[in-house]
Amino acid sequence: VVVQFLQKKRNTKGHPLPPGPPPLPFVGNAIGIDTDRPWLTYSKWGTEYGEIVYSRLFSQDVVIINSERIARDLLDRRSHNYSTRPPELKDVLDFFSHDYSSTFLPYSDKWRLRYIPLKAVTSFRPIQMRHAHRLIINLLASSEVYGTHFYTFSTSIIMSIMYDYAIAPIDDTFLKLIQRSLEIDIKVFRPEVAAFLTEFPILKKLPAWLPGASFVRDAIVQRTLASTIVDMPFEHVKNNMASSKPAGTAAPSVVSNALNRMLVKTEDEGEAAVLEEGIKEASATGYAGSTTSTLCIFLLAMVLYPEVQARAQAEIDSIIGETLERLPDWDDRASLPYINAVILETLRWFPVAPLGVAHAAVNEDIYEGYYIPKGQSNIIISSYARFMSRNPDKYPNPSRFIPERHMSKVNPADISFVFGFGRRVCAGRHVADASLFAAIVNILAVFRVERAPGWNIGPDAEGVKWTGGLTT
Ligand code: HEM
Repeated sequence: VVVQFLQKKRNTKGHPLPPGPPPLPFVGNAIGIDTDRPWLTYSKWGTEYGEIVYSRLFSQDVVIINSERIARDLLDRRSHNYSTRPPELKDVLDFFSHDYSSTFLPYSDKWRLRYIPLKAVTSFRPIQMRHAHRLIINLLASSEVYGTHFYTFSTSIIMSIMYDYAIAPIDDTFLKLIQRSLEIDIKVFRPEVAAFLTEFPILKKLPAWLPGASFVRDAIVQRTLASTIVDMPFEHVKNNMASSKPAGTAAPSVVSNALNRMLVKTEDEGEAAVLEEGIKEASATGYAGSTTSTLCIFLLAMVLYPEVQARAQAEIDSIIGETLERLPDWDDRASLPYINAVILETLRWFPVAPLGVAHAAVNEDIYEGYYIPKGQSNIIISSYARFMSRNPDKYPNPSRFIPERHMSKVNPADISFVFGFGRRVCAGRHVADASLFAAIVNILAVFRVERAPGWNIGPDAEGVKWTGGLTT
């Protein structure tokens, strides 16, 4: 009855909303969501209600896409309508001083200026391999803090590529600032938080000392961090460019290249200032935590599937020899099909951005007879769902880690959906793929990963404690 009431009120042009769980008055479906693992709730709804599901978080519409087929139909084929972000995310961005990040900007000229897709260029490779070797050294020194080393590895690569900025091998202060900022981002930039803060704007005015107002404290911290994170590495590049002798010989980086292109493009000071601001903000968007999380998933798989690890190591040994006279390198990649399959399976097995970043519809739409609301509507892509990463037709026995499924020459299982869809597809996917190869092939060449005594996790990873958020 409530759903029908809502439909009538908003004029759905005679079309029903997609099916979904019955909402409660006022809160909608907010109460039923597992806050630590929201992707499990969404995929359960997918199993119950189908490939496209409608739910409501307070007054906000949430359309959950549970199948790759529908994601491609809407986000790829109708990308003119589905490439923006939900407007209420803007409130959260402003509150958490994160308005520089292109990831959450609406589809606009401002976003276009800031979207720098990092191509699969070979010039990044020596940087990635160097950092992979440093990762190995760090792991040898203190393997118990592998998460910190994965994070140092992923972020140092971005810092090198973007700014030619050298991070200290361990305990780098700047890296710690980014980590703190990322921890807050991951926690707050998701539809459930946005819906809550939009519904109760008064919450943003709570005094920071109040128990339970941790998000106000986070916002204060983030305000302090944001300017350092955006300005400091950018100034580093500009200083290097200014002090390089002869002029124009500063070490290349994505930012210095963009600034050089800008200097050629315009002599107008006003236009140059706008472009420079765009470059600065775009470069600060790249500190995604997803590579770190993916490496944690890889380690989990190696512990749970020793036979996969053994086969992967045998493949590496067959190329470089068992005596470790040399470590694997880029030229070996084409001869390591099983390693490549392990990387693909790691990305598929537990997608680390299981709900991606919410899209939104610019205009209302009708799809397969269903009404899709515009504007305040979150379009969530549930990559963990039954018809995406857990599709038993495409990936038989989907909860198991089986790299072999990616080795079929006839029908290799595509996993590109883990990087999102349409015009908002992940800008760093090629860099991520290469970083994963560099880290994974070196870890497997040097270490044997084993289950610690008393560690009791099943083959489907049941018993793992996940952390919820933008990435898990
Ligand atoms: C395994 C690693 C990674 C995964 C699984 C991943 C996944 C994703 C996903 C699902 C999205 C949302 C796409 C959409 O809205 O449809 C995204 C966006 C994005 N990713 Fe990644 N990502 C990874 C690594 C990276 C890295 C290393 C970088 C930076 C170099 C990066 C930069 C971005 C940016 C800038 C966006 C926002 C695009 C926009 O809307 O403007 N990602 N990523």
